[in-house]
Amino acid sequence: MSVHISAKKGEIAKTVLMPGDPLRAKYIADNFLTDVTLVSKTRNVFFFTGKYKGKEITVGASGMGFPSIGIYSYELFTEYEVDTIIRIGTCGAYATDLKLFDILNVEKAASESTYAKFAWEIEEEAISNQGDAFDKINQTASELNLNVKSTNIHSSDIFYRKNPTVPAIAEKYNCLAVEMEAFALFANAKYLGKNAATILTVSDIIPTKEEISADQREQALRTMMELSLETALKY
Ligand SMILES: O=P(O)(O)O[C@H]1O[C@H](CO)[C@@H](O)[C@H]1O
Ligand SMILES: O=c1cc[nH]c(=O)[nH]1
Repeated sequence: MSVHISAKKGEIAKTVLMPGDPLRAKYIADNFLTDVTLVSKTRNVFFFTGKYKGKEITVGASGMGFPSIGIYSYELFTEYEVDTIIRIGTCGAYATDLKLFDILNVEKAASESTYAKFAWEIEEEAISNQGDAFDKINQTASELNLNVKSTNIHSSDIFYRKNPTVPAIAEKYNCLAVEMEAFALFANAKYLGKNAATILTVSDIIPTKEEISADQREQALRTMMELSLETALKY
């Protein structure tokens, strides 16, 4: 048990898939895994361990934002000996060169956040994915004939803001999209010497206000889920 995860030692797999949304974690467990055990339900953030094509995998939610993924990923890496976390999230595109349903593999997450600096004395404002998960995702995508774009993204503390222009840090690092967790995940993995990657599906185009409807969302995210599961088989 850790402070925020009630699984026993040994009940969490070495590779964890981590959506923001607890219901997305349940969807993966219900639709893709066999021999599933609910190993933690602390705060209703469910973690499920099961098998995908015979390989043990855990799926559990990060919640939203740096504090939340910072806690869960740190406890998974340090108390459960997890080696690899692949975040599977949604993002908003800053420009119309990305389309709804596009899938991104994050190279670097740029942020105005002080999380990495004050947690680990990491001074960079753009932190790379860590270890070999990014390469394994691209390799898997090409085996599955999936079009996945490698790019920098903006990780932000802010979902709603007064000024609609693209934030300066996103311009500086050529970030095509925004989400709210990858920077803290990469910072934790960098400090701890672990693998971390982030796959994102574009759920909205910010300037045109187009978005994936609630009906489309479940099916739209299945491709990203399958990509992460097939990548996990490589560990
Ligand atoms: O779909 P998830 O993984 O939650 O990711 C995105 O969605 C949430 C905001 O709606 C933030 O957590 C953001 O990063
Ligand atoms: O963090 C996010 C996720 C989706 N769309 C946004 O605009 N921001």
